[in-house]
This record gives sequence, structure tokens and C-alpha cells, in this order.
Amino acid sequence: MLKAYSYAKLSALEIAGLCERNIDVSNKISKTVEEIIDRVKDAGDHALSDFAEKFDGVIPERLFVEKEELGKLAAQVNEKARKALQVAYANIYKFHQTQLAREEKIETTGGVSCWREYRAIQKVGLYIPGGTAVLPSTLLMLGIPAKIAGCRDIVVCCPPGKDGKLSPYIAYVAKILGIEKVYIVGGAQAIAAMALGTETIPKVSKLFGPGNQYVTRAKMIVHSRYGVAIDMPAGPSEVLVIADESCRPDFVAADLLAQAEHSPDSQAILVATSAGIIEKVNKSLSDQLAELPRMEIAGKALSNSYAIETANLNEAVTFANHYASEHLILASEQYESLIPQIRNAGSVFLGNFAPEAAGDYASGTNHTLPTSGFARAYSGVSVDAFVKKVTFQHITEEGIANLGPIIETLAEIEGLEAHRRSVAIRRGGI
Ligand SMILES: NC(=O)c1ccc[n+]([C@@H]2O[C@H](COP(=O)([O-])OP(=O)(O)OC[C@H]3O[C@@H](n4cnc5c(N)ncnc54)[C@H](O)[C@@H]3O)[C@@H](O)[C@H]2O)c1
Ligand SMILES: N[C@H](CO)Cc1c[nH]c[nH+]1
Ligand SMILES: [Zn+2]
Repeated sequence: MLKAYSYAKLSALEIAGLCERNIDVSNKISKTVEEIIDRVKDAGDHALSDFAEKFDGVIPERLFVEKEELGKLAAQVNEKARKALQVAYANIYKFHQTQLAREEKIETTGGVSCWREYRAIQKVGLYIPGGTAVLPSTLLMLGIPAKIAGCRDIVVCCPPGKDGKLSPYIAYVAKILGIEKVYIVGGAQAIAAMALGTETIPKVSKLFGPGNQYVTRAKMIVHSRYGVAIDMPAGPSEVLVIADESCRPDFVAADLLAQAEHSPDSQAILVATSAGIIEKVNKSLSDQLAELPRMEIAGKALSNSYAIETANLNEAVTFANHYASEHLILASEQYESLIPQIRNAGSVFLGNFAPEAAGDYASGTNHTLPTSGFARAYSGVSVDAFVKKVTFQHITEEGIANLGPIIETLAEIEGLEAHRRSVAIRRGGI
């Protein structure tokens, strides 16, 4: 099932090639997305309806979901689902609540104090995927930190279901979060709408959320073209599992399939310390794949994935650091000793009993994470992403007397006389 490579036989170039994914080499996705953005800019809501018909096969009656309709949809959610969403909400809230620690005021020089204060980003746009599967869990993952941060205007966009309506689960989560601005729009057009504003959809300052390659590319383009901030590129899901002899091959296969079922362009990578483990996992993959409702999607993702045999766990972690996966699972009893070596990963799952689905839904950590190697430089979503950190400083007369000569010398070095004078004038003479 998974094509296998031996790490020892791979050149640096081949390793780099294996680590590349979802790169729009022919610019095909970029071109499509640019056209969508331009159309939304020119035709606003009208373009949104056209694209809904073209890509979703339905035109929603209204883009905005009125409060009453939101309530009616939410009421359709059964008790079991409500309970599960509430437990997930409570755990995610608990984990995220502690993320805004107050920072101390620091006196850097006598009379000179500096500190930072958090300020919520006022207008944020949350994209909730809904192409092949509607993800109410994503609304929890984005809505909870936005609320904790104190964002004032929270706009949510989600593609229409086959009936042209919003999913009742999304409506229910919006209700528990107290979010009222919910719009039935999906894809790159939703990103363009929130970035530029339309007759109905408000323009926001920062965009959040995962999505397919069109959505992710759209976020990157509106960021560079229109200066709208984005959380990070969070595209097709991926997982890398490091496994040694202490792993459970059937658990490993189940975790690989859990990510593979997201989309055909997802990647599920196995890095194992023996060919025997790869063989066992491959056997289990075939057995388990045959039972999945989303077998076709998962099968395509697996054909776009691979396994690597390494000599030991250290080598396996070295590869994982190159790959920089969205999710990293350490399916080994030795997981603790590997933690300090991990450099690049969005979210890490330790031991044989930590399925990645736990982080997807309910353990408490955020599931909106960097893909395609962006975990080398980006973190997943947290409360931090919804705030700006503003620095403050207060300097007394004594403070400027203490630090002034240093500032004046630095201004002289840079040849910026007005800078020097702005200090000198306070010290009693230019
Ligand atoms: N990285 C993360 O944190 C994370 C989290 C959850 C999900 N995901 C990923 O999100 C993605 C969800 O994808 P999805 O497609 O199911 O939902 P989606 O909501 O991202 O995309 C659906 C939209 O894509 C647009 N679209 C579809 N085909 C198109 C085409 N040919 N041209 C232009 N636009 C087109 C349509 O407008 C449609 O509404 C998956 O790849 C999943 O792996 C990632
Ligand atoms: N695995 C996804 C992030 O890549 C998140 C998710 C939502 N629902 C199920 N899974
Ligand atoms: Zn998932």
C-alpha cells in the first residue's frame, strides 16, 4: 500500500523531494483563485451566488443566516451530539484559557520601564470547511480562542450543504459561542469576501481557518495583495507517524487512515525502524481501508503517501524534522526521550494511546495547524493569534538622564541628528 524507501539510500535531494507537497507548480490553482478573487472584488454578492452554483451545485436562498434560522437549525441537533460538542468545548476552552498570561513590567534602566499588553483584533473572519465533510469542530477550534481573546466582530463563513443550507451542527456551535454573523459561502470566494467585503459580508482584519488548496491559496493571495492578515497556511491535512517495535501496527494504520480520509491530497507518512513494521502496517491498512465509507478519498491520499525505513528512532526524528508535519505521532514507548529532538511539527501525539483524532476533536489542543512544511516556521492557532501585543514604555526624568547619553550616541552613529536632539532637549540642552 505505502511505497517504501530506505532512509540510508536516499540522497539529500530525494529527501527534499519527498518533503514537498501541495506545491502549485503549474500555477493552476493560483490562476483559478486569482480569477475568483477578482470577480468577488468586482461583483460582490452576485459573484458569490455564481460561484456557489458552479462549485457547490446550489445557490443558498440567503447568504446571511438570520438569528431565528440559526436557532431553528441548532434545535435539530440531537442530545448525544450536543453533549459531545459541549465536552469538546469545555476541554478546548480549558486548554486555551491559560494562553494569555499577563507579562511583567520590566525596568531596563533606572526610570525606564517597558511592558506589553494584549489587545484583541477587533474584526476576524473564521473559515469553516464544508466541502466533503462539514467540520463543526473547526468552529470550536477558532471560535473559542477568538472569544477568549475578546474579538468584537466575529464573522463565520461555511459552504452550503447539498440542500443549500447551513449545517445544523455549525449553527449549534455558533449558538454556544454566541456568534451571530454566520454566512453560507465556501471556498476561495468566501476568503475573498471576508478580505474585501461585499454588500452582505463584512470586511475583516484577519482571516483564520483551514481549507482545501483553493481556500489556502486564497488566504495567501489576499494576504499579499490586500494586506489582510492570516493565521497561517492550513491546507490539506497530513500526519507523520514514527513507529518502532513497541508500536501497535493496527493503531498506526488507523491513524494514517484518519488523516488520509480528509482529502485526496492529504498525506499520511510512516517512518518505521524496520521493514517488518512497514509490512505489518501496510497489511492492516489494506484491511481497514476496505471498511471505510470514505475509502476512495483515503485510497487516493495513501497513493500520494509513503513509508520510510530508518536505522533507528534518531534517524526517524531527523526525517520528521525535515518533513515538518502538521501532526506527528510517536508510536513508541520511547516517546519521552524523543521529545527534546523534535524541532518541526504542528502538534505532537505521544505513545500508543494518543490518536490524532483526540486533538482533532476534544483533548483540548487546537486542530488548526500549519501544513505543507509551514510547521518549520509557523505555530498552530491559539489565543495569541487573535491578539496583538502592544508595547508600552514610561520614562521618568531620571530615566532619560540615565539612558539619554546612550541614545544620543546611537543616533550620532546613524547620522540621525533629529533623533539625538529629541533626547538632548529633554536633558536640558541641544
Ligand atoms: N490544516 C488544518 O488545520 C486542517 C483542518 C481541518 C481540515 N483541513 C483540510 O481542509 C480541507 C477541507 O476541504 P474541503 O474541500 O472538504 O472543504 P473546503 O471548505 O475547504 O472547500 C470547499 C470549497 O472549495 C471550493 N472548490 C471546490 N472545487 C473547486 C474548484 N475546482 N475550483 C475552485 N473552487 C473549488 C468550493 O467553493 C467549495 O465550497 C481538507 O483538505 C482537509 O484536509 C485542514
Ligand atoms: N485533522 C484535521 C486537521 O488537519 C482536523 C479535523 C477536523 N475534524 C476532523 N479532523
Ligand atoms: Zn482530522
